[in-house]
Amino acid sequence: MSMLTAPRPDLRTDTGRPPALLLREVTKTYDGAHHALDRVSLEVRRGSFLAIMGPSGSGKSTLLHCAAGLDTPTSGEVLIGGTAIAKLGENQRTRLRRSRIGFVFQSYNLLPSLTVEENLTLPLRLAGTPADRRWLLDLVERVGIAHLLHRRPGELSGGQQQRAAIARSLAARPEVVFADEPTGALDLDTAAEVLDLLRELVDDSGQTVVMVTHDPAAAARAHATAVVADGRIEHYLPGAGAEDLAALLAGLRKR
Ligand SMILES: Nc1ncnc2c1ncn2[C@@H]1O[C@H](COP(=O)(O)OP(=O)(O)OP(=O)(O)O)[C@@H](O)[C@H]1O
Repeated sequence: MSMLTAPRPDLRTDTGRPPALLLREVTKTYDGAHHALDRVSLEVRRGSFLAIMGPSGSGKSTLLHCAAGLDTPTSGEVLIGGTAIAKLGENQRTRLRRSRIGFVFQSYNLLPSLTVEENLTLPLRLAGTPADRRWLLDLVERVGIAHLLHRRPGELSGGQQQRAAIARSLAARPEVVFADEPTGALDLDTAAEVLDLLRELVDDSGQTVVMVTHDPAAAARAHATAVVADGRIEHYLPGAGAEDLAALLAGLRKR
């Protein structure tokens, strides 16, 4: 595949339902001048796995934060499952973040005083959403933490903690999971297992995952990679391999 593929949003849609995530011409300007994001448009269909890569300072975190409603674009529009975030009041936005968006962070962000099970169901309790027991049981089996539910995070390995965090992000069956360097703190083998898990959840359970990563091998596990440079999506690469991504990134860093 050519490394020079033009920036191109994923325009496949499924059965007329709105995409899991849609960005239209999203711009984020700091101090009225510097464009951290410059008219970024992106469509992520349901049941797909998108990686976001780019040199340091290119705008990846800003993109993720705007897409997840954690930050407000200066202009443009973000829709989660067809809902325009900007049109929501603060309370509705908080509700959307709790029930329709999942988050996975490099540092797991599990509460140390709660058991794994309590961590898992906390977002549901905060959102006032009744737990779907069957989904939760299936989820903990799939994620491989069913035997760890009564432990506290400090009693788990890094990989187990990230599995628990992934299960937590999916407890409310969100429209989209945003993962920020989910394997950044894990050794290579454990990272590969966690990426396999994310890919399985996408392929087998129809989840949608958007993952920021510096690691070309991690991005290669996604269906497509959006490469950000200077606040714009410069390349949209479906099915790119780790070596091609590494070469492309090295070229961008030298510019
Ligand atoms: N709160 C802020 N105020 C001013 N400028 C900011 C702010 N946050 C980010 N920026 C700037 O916006 C640009 C994009 O930053 P961003 O954090 O999105 O990059 P990144 O690709 O995630 O970088 P990294 O890989 O190093 O985390 C950078 O030039 C950064 O300095």
